[in-house]
This record gives sequence, C-alpha cells and structure tokens, in this order.
Amino acid sequence: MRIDGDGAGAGHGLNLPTPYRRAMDSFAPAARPRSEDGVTHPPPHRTDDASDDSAAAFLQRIGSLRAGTLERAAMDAAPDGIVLADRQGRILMVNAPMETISGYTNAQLCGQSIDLLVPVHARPEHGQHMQRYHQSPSRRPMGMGRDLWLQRRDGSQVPVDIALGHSSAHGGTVVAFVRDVSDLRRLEARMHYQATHDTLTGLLNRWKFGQRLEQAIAEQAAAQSPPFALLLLDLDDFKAINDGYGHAAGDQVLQEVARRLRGALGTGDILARLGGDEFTVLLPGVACATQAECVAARLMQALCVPCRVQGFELNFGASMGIALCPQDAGDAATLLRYADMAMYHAKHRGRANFAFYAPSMGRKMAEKIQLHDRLKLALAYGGLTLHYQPQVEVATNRMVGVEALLRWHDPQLGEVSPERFVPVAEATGLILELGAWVMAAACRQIAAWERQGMRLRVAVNLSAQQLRQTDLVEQVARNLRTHHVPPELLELEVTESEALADPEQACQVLNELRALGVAVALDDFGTGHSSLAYLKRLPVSHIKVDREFMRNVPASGGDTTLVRAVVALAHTMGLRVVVEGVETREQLQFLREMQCACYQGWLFAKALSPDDVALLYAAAADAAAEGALG
Ligand SMILES: Nc1nc2c(ncn2[C@@H]2O[C@@H]3COP(=O)(O)O[C@H]4[C@@H](O)[C@H](n5cnc6c(=O)[nH]c(N)nc65)O[C@@H]4COP(=O)(O)O[C@H]3[C@H]2O)c(=O)[nH]1
Repeated sequence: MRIDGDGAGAGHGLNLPTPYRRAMDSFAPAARPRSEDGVTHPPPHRTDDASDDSAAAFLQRIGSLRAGTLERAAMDAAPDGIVLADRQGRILMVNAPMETISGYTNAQLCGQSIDLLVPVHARPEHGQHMQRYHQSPSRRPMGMGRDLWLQRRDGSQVPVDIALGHSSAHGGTVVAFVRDVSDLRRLEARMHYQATHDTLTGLLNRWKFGQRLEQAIAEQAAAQSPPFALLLLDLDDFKAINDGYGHAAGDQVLQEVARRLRGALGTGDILARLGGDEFTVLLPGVACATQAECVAARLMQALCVPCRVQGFELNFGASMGIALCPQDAGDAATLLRYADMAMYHAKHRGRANFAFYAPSMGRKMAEKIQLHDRLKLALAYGGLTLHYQPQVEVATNRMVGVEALLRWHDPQLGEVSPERFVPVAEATGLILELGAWVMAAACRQIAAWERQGMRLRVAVNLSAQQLRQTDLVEQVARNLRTHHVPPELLELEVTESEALADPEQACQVLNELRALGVAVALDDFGTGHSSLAYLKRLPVSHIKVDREFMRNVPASGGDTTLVRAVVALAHTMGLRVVVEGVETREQLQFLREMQCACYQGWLFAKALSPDDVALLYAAAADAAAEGALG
C-alpha cells in the first residue's frame, strides 16, 4: 500500500462518513474545533504525544483502540479497508475489510510497519510521502492518488485506491481508507481494450493503428528510427465467401487470416484490422522494397493454404499494396492512400498479388474509380446492351448459337471495352449486379428470338464471384421461368481458372445448373494449367479453346502443335470443342482437319446487335431453303 501525500485537500479536518467519524472519535477523545462551515478539524500536533514512543505507550494506545466494541463493529461494517498507523508508520489497527484485502489478520498487522503492505519497489518513496504527510497532514479523498498497489500476504499485489485522514491523537495518527479496485481496473482495462482492438480478431483497430502509425512517422522524422514500410492487404472475393457461405463462415475466415498473418510476422511488426476484409501491417524494420517484398511473399504464402470452415475447404487469397516511409510519403493519410492505390493495382493485375506504390498509380486509380461510378450509373439508367457473336458449326457453316457479350456506351467515355470494365466490376464487387443484369437480358432475348421462330442457344459468361453466389442456381431457374426459356437454349460459360479455384464447390454448382437443363461450357480452355483429374470431374458439356491459342495458327508451328494438343485432349475427354478467335480461312481449314465441332470468330461475324443476328439467321434460312429447292 502506498500512502501518497501529494493529494488534494488543503484542510486539516476530516469530512468522513458517519461510521468512520465515530470510529475516529473513539481514539481521539479531545474536543475538536469546528470551522465556520461545520467541518471538524484535527487539533494541532501535540509534540509530547509524538515523542512518547515507548513499547508500553504503544500497547496502551492499541488497548484504548480495542476498548470501544461498538465503534469497532462500525469500522468492520465499513465498505472499505481502514488502517490506522502512528507517526512512526506502525500499524495500530485494521478493520475486517482490510483483513480481507491484505490477507493478514488484525493481530498479524498490529505493531508491524505499514511498509508490510507496500510493494518493495515503492517503499523508499512511500516513506518520504509519510514523513511529508505528517508534517502537513491533509484530507485526501478517493481517486486522487496515482496507480496504487497493496502488497498482500500471499505475495500478490492488488490495485487499491486510498483516501487519507489524519488525527492528532497519540501524537499523530494516519487513517487510510483502502478500497480494492481490482474490478474497476479490470473494467477499465476491458474498455481500453475494446476501444483499441477489433473484437472479432483481437488485432489493433483502425484508431489504434492510426496512433501507432503517427508515432512511427514522428520517430522516423526525428531520425530516431530507420525508414519503414506500410502494407495494406485486402482479401480477394471475400464478399463471395460471405454471400456464399454466410457471415459466420466469413467471420471464421477473418479470424483465421488474422492468426496466419500474426504467425508470419515478427514481434515488432504492427498488425491491425482496418475493417471488413482489410488488414494493414506496419513493418518497422523494413527499410527498402526488397525487404518488403520478402515479407509480402511470406504473408502470401501463409494465406494460400485452404481454410476449413463449416466442413468446406475455402480458398482465399489476398492482394497487397505497399508504400514506403519516407520515400513515398511522410504523413499517415498519404501513406495509407498510396498503399491502398498499390493494393488496388495488385488486384487488377490478377489478385493474389502485391504491388508497390508508384506515382503513375494515382492516375490509374482515378480512372478506375470513374469507370466504377459510371458503370453503376449505366446499370441503373441504361447504357448497357448485349451483343451476340455467332457460333458456327465447322462442318456446315451453320450458325448454331451465339455468345452474349456486354457492350457499354457511356455519354462521356464513349464505347468502353468489357476488357476494361469487367475487371473493375470484379474488383469492386459490381460484377454480381452486372452478371444478374446480363442473365436477365440474355433470357429475355432468347424468348424474343423464339417468338420470331429462331431457336438459338445463347452462351452467357459467368464470373468467379457469380459462381460462388449462393443463389446463382435459383437466379438462373427464376430467369428461365420468368421468360419462359427452354433450358437447353441457355449455356453458361465459366473459365477454367474460375472453375478450378474451388473445384468441389464449382462441381456442386455446375451439377445443379446442369440439373436445370442448361449447358455448361469451360471457357479459355488450356490457359489454366490445371489438373486433368479435376477437369475430368467438372460437369461441362463442351469446352472453348481460347483465342490466344489461335493467334498464330497455322503460321507458327509451335502454336499449331499446341492447339492440336489441346483439341486432342478435349476430344480424349469426350468433350465437344468450340474454338474462339477464328479470323482466316486457313484457320478454319485447320479446324476442319482437327474435326472441331464449332468455331467463333471474325471470319464469320463479330458480335452483332440482336436485330443483325436475326437478319443473319433469316438470310441463312433463306439460303438453305433456296438450296433445298434446287
Ligand atoms: N481478336 C479477336 N477477338 C475476337 C474474335 N472473335 C471474338 N473476339 C473477342 O473475343 C472475346 C470473347 O469473349 P471472352 O473470351 O468471353 O472474353 C470476354 C469476357 O471475358 C468478358 N465479357 C464480355 N461480356 C461479358 C459478360 O457479359 N460477363 C462477363 N462476366 N464477362 C464478359 O470480356 C471479354 C472480352 O469481351 P469482348 O471485348 O467482347 O471480346 C470478345 C470478342 O469480341 C476474333 O476473331 N478475333
């Protein structure tokens, strides 16, 4: 226990609760002067009492304190511990609550130095305080001391708050009212923790991280510490995990991510969750790009292991952006913004990637934000259309289907290619809304063509996030129902890499889609470098060979051999093949030799408006009729 004499309260009187005052009166019989405000003040010290320090006198003092049993009962009933100590710091008596707080009995404490209740390290300072206090005693209420601790009998320490009073009896007696504030301190600690930590992961929160970042910047600027790196990390497709498996699964993933990141970082690195699926790391010892790259690669590695949640094996990756202080910026807001730009850049480069901030990113970022905002407007107010590129039977040159391709005309930006806006929509999550719009528009179109007597199968591109959407199958079924579309006229294209990111889940969804009666094609076949075992299990009706493979066919021997191998592989797996990007007669001839089923490409037609498709269809039908007539 520390009796700190620096407290407030200049008066010498004790304005105590009644039980305390009565107890005090019992060992201080002398009449006390009252001030004008009615407060009782202790009389000035009697030095003769103070000098009477013999053992007999001390025992007499204790005896007089024992005499008043009623007062003793009152003291024991007090809510706080009470300790009376004489001018030499010897304990005269303690009440029952004090016995509980300290673990000592009254008998064990009486006659002992008050130091017994003071932690060893605080004893010298405490002795000085006691001396000062006796020279100028004052009343000190609770809550005025600093962090005070009481040494218990069992060696543990308990946080206490102490009020002080003084009596002139027996040459000066200090009365300490001692309150065990363990519960209060625990509550304070919990509140502080909650204010500074993220409850889900236990990591620092945005506010606390901001403080640490400011501190690191200040230290760096004062040249007390070397340059450092700031890393911002955002999970790829987290929204799809949340939507697909529920928020409880999403929470588990975030906790697992926090655990893995913590495990992969050093003790001095500061990790925080900024909110949602965004984490950030301050790397104090990382002064250059090469070092930061090592850490980013380590974090990437830690996150790439699949995570088992609710019986599912979930794959997730993360995109990271890195900014260096002071090379890139010297203030917290700019550093965070730059790391964010770099992170966005990494996402666009293909996810599960990291990037360093570069000045050119500011412009690119602004462009992407503009694209996203205007695309949202186009979705809400029109501006998007579907065009359809014919798919043609190689053997007959007959149009057997079309692929729906998004077209966007923006009043400010003009025509924007899907190769520009689809990745932005994927990065921002807008792709789900966009995908839903495409699905509905394509089904409407199939129905419209059917009413005109055209039976054309329409292929619709699905993005990875749509594939993970829990209600995808329901969405497709609803569109088929609403627009009265025969299921066999709808085909869904998924890319190889999308389907194989989570093969179990993809198999399940694709099977459910097949069960509705719709066809499923594997797009960009051959680009995914994926395991054949998995490919075999995917319930697809046919595959599409990516147009990149056709670019130099048949001019390049290497490319030609590659396409030959890819097509042969698909045939071995019993799959029909559609080859994309056919622009020349030579390429078509090559496909004939390879016995490919269908092709798609500018040789036949580019993507056309629905009306142009109808005209082409009608022209082909007329030509066929003329041929039949002779
Ligand atoms: N050089 C050349 N190119 C040809 C030829 N024939 C077709 N193409 C182009 O190749 C792309 C084929 O679509 P994709 O591989 O699914 O690639 C698509 C697809 O990944 C994405 N996309 C387009 N519409 C949608 C959509 O509705 N949903 C989703 N998720 N993605 C879409 O955007 C990509 C690009 O679409 P587009 O710009 O329309 O580009 C189309 C098409 O115009 C040819 O002979 N030569």
